[in-house]
Amino acid sequence: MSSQLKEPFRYQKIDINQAQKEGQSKGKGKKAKDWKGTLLRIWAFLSIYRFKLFLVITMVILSSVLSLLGPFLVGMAIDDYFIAQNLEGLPSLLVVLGGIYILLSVATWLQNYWMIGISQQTVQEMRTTLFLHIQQLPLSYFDKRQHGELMSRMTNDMENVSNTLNSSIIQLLSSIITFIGILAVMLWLSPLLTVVTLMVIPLMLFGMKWITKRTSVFFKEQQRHLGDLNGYIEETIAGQAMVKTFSREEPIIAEFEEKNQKLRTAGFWAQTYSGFIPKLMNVLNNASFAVIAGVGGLLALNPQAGVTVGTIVIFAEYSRQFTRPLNDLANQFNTLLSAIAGAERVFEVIDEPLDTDHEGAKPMKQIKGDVQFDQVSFSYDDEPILKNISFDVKAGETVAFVGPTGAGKTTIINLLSYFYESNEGRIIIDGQDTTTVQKESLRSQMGFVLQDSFLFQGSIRENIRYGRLEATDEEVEEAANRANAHDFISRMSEGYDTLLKQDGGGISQGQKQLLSIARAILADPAILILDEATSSIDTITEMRIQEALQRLMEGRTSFMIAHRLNTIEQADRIFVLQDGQITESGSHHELMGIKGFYYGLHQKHEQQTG
Ligand SMILES: Nc1ncnc2c1ncn2[C@@H]1O[C@H](COP(=O)(O)OP(=O)(O)OP(=O)(O)O)[C@@H](O)[C@H]1O
Repeated sequence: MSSQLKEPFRYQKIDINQAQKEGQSKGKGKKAKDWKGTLLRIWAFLSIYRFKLFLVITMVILSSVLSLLGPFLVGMAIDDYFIAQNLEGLPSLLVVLGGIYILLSVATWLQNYWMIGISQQTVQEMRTTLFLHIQQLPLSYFDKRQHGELMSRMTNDMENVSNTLNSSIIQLLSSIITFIGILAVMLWLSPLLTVVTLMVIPLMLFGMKWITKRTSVFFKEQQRHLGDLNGYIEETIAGQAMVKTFSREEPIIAEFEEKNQKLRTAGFWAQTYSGFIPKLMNVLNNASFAVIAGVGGLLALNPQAGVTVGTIVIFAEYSRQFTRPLNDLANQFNTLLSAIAGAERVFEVIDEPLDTDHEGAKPMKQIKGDVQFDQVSFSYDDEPILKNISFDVKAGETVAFVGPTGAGKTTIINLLSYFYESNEGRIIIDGQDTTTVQKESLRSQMGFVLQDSFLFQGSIRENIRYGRLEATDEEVEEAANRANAHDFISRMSEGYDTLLKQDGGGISQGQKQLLSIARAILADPAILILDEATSSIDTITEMRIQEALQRLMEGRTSFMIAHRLNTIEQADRIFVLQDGQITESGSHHELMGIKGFYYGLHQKHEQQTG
């Protein structure tokens, strides 16, 4: 059976629909087609903290004004005290200057402190929206994606957004304010020298545009290759046993190296191009400095030009401060581009349609367990998988599906569990078309014992209780007892408190099955879905499992995908599925009588077991 079938996360207590709606109103609506759209969507998250942002902006304005005042006072000191050779009043000016720099430090510290708080909360909010969205995505979404790639969006991409929010917003604001402030003071002091200083700007903008056009392409490539590589690493680590069994280490390493190489190349060009920006700024900065000194010096020789030595010092300092905002912006561009690329990938997931219920769907009432498939057809992509499937199962019946691999057995179960929706026909439970009920309310009344039943990191007790969270310790132990799991649990050093590693590491395949049976017994579902394990389990454990399953199935409608004929024989009805169609149905004896596919299967089994 394919691994698409996963147990529903019925322990989820968060009101996902509500949280999701809130998240969407912040993150949705404006498709992240371009960087402006992406920034607007980030703003939708940020805007919750308007008051704190207002405080940050106030501090940024204050610190920008203070940093403008500093050079101005120094220029004044040169003209009024040093050149005029009159040092009276200089000490008080120095005290004022000292005060300005202390205040500047405090304002800068405060703006950073508040901004980091805002950005961390924003990123937390975005991460939650993304996680809740992922929880609500249909299984078909995960079929097409590597888990590691998705993880990379949750971690690396979010980290990029976080880094940028931490520093870039302040830089951006302070750059704009400083730029405007300096321009005003410079124009006031000497319009001519201001024009000279401004001459570098067109060169700067042209250079930056040329570079960033290239950098943004490589940053996007870098993020994409990083996600791809993470996905590959996750897959190969998860499949290590398989890799070793088939000695696939060499091709795996070769493919890894290819992906790693692609990441390196994209990273190299992204960094190389973006590294040009500060260098370009430096050159232009120095050029501007030299021009101001030269032109300013010439103007200072002419007393009518109104340019003093102090003015030249102020201009020289301002020209540095003036190109600094642009320089900072340029430096921030790396992180900004990488954050936009990251945010785009996050919003891409948030834009994926949810596994939502149909309009007007109602909660499913307590299920009795009648199940009817009425001319159901289904295809995953374009290829038809199930063709016109019809059957009627009464509450309490046990049915088994048999058939060659790829015939569509798992797909039937996937449709019944409402993990996928049929393209044609209806699935009716207790007389109710399942498309008219809420998926969660239906799944919560179904129990699953799967080959790859998921056990999470935690104690055995917690893992069994996952079936019904409010169950008492006694009920958990009673369920384990009925599932024939109590004995092996009691033999473990910590008993029910023994901690399991991720996905049941540390216990055997058979023990894993017993635990998932105990969990299903505790959940007490009306409809049961069983996917018998194919892996070989010793005879004693197998007997225990069979016995536990019989107990579990009592009084419930059970659907089995069975691989062992002796399990199938006990079913009330057997459906033979071939190429997406039911070709035979009936009890074991009836099917043996018609001497078709099932009979052949049985004969083959008899021959093998002698
Ligand atoms: N998520 C999917 N996307 C696309 N095709 C799929 C998907 N899952 C299964 N299929 C295809 O649908 C067909 C039926 O698969 P299904 O898993 O239902 O078969 P099965 O009878 O359960 O097989 P097995 O006994 O090997 O588990 C197969 O051809 C399979 O390749």
